[in-house]
Amino acid sequence: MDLSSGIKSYLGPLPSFGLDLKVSAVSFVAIPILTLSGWLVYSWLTSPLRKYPGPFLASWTNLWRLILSLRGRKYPVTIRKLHEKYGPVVRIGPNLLDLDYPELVKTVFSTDDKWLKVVDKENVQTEMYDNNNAIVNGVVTPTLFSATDPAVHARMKKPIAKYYSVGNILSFEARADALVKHFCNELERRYINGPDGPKAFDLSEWIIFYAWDLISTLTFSRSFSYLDHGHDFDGALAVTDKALTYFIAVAQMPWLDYLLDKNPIVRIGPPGLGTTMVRVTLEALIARRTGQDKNYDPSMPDFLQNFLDAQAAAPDLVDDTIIMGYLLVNVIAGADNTSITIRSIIYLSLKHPAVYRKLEAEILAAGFKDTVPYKQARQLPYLDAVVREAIRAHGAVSVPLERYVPAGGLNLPDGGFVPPGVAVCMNPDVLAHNKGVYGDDVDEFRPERWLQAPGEDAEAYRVRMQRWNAADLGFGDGSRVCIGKTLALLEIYKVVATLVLRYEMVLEDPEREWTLWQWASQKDIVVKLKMRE
Ligand code: HEM
Repeated sequence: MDLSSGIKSYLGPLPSFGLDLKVSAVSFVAIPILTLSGWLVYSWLTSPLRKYPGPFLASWTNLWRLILSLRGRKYPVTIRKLHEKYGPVVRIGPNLLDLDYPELVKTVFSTDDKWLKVVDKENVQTEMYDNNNAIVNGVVTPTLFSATDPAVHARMKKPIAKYYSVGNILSFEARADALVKHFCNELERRYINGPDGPKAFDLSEWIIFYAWDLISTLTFSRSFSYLDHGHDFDGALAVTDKALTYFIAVAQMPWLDYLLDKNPIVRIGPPGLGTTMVRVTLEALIARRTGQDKNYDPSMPDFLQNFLDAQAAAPDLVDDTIIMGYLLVNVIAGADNTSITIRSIIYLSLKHPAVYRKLEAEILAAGFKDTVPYKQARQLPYLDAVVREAIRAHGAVSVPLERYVPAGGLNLPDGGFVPPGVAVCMNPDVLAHNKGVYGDDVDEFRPERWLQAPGEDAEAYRVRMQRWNAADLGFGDGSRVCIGKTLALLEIYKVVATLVLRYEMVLEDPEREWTLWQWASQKDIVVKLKMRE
C-alpha cells in the first residue's frame, strides 16, 4: 500500500479537489521556487539601480562577479572595459554600482565615518569585510582591517596609530638596512658569485621573500627566513596565495564565507591561513611576555614592543587577543601588496630602457655609499615619479573597495542620485586609468607625467598634483586609509634605490613579458645582475 492510499483508508474517502499527495509534493518544491522567482523578478523590476547599465546577469546575481573574480587579472581589465562602454557608473551586482568618478574619492572614502564598510551596524557578519575577521580560539574576531563598526575600529586604532607615523617607522630603519643587506648578500652569493658564475634568476620570488622577512623582523624581531632558504620552504606562501584567492572570491558573494570558512558545523575551506605565520606570531608573543625572547634587542624597537607599550598605557582597550590581531594584520596585510609594487617598479623600468637609464643616472649621481636611507631616496624626483607611475600603471589593489551610501544618498556629478543603502565601490586600478585625470596615454608607462611638464608653471603643476593626489586610491583614503603606507614606502624606496645602486641589472630576455596571475600578482621577471665597479 502506498502512503497516499494508506492515508486515504485511514481518513476515509478524501474530498477530491483534483489534488493528490503527489501533486502536493510537487507543490512543496514548486511553490518556493515560484515564490523565489517572483521575488527575484519583483526586486529586479523595482530596483532603484535598474536604470544603471552593466552586464545583464550582474543585475540579477553576484555570481557574475564571483565567476569573474576567479579569472584573476580579467577582473579589473573587464571592469575597465565596461566603464569604456557604459560610462562612469556600471552596475556590477544586484545592489552594487562601480563608480569611475575620481572626484568622488574624498566623498566615498571620507573621514566622517558615515560611509561604512557595512550596510548597518546590526547587519554584521554578512558583508565582504566581515569575511576577513580572524578566528581566535574559535571566536570570530574583527581586526583593524575588517572591523565594520566605526566605534570598534576607532577603539582598536587609537592606541597604536602613532606607531605607524613617519617618526616611528624611521626608528626601524637600522633593522630594515640590515635586512636589505642580507637580501643583497643572498643574491650575490647565489647569482653573481655562485660556483657556476653569474646566473639569471626570477627576481619576482626574491622580492616576496624580502617583503615577508622584513615585515616579520620589524614586527617581532624574528624573520620568517625565506631569504635564508631561497624558496617557500614551509609552503606558507603558497597557502597564503590560496587564502587570498579565496578571500577575493567570497568577497563577491560574502554569505559563502559562512558556508565555507566560518561554518559553525563543519569548516569546509579555505586552507588555514598562514599556519606558519600564526604559529610564529604566537610564539613571538609568548616569548616576549615570558622574557625568553632572545631575538629582541631593546635598543632596536619593534612593533610587538610598541603594542605591549600600548597595552600598558590602555589596558582596558588592548587585550592579548587584540595584540594578536595587530601582529597578524601587520604580517598578512602588507607583504603581498608591497611585493607587487616593487616588482612593478623594477620590471616596468627595465622594460622601458630610457626610463631605467634616467633612474640609474639619478641614483648614481646622488652619491650614496651603501644601503640607501629612506629620507634621501624620497627626495629623488625621478625615483618618486617612477614609483608613482608604477603604482598607477600596475598597482597592487585592483579589486573593488565597497562602501554603503549613507542617509541623504549620493549626488553624482552627472546629476544622478543614488539612494541610501546602495553599495557603491571604487577600484583603484580603474581610477588609475581614468583618461579625464591622467590623459589619453593612460596605458603607457610614462613617469614623466608626474613631473612638472615643460611650459607648465609651478602653480599649475601644484594644482594638477593636488587633483591627482585626491583621485589616488592606491592606499585607500579617509578614516580607513592604509595604516601601513609609510612602512610600505620605506620598504619600497629603500630596496629599489639600493638594488639600482649596487647592480647593473638587465632582463635576461628583454622581449619576454612578465606573467600576471591573481588580480595583480606577477612572476617570471628573470634578470641578470652584475656588481657595479
Ligand atoms: C604597497 C603596499 C600596500 C598597499 C598598496 C596597500 C593598500 C591598502 C588599501 C587600498 C587599503 C584600504 C582598504 C579598504 O579601504 O578597503 C589598505 C588598508 C590597510 N592596510 Fe595597506 N597597503 C599596503 C601595505 C600595507 C602594510 C605594509 C601594512 C601593515 C603594516 C598594511 C596594513 C593595512 C591595514 C591594517 C589596513 C586597514 C586600515 C583601517 O581600516 O584602518 N598595508 N591598504
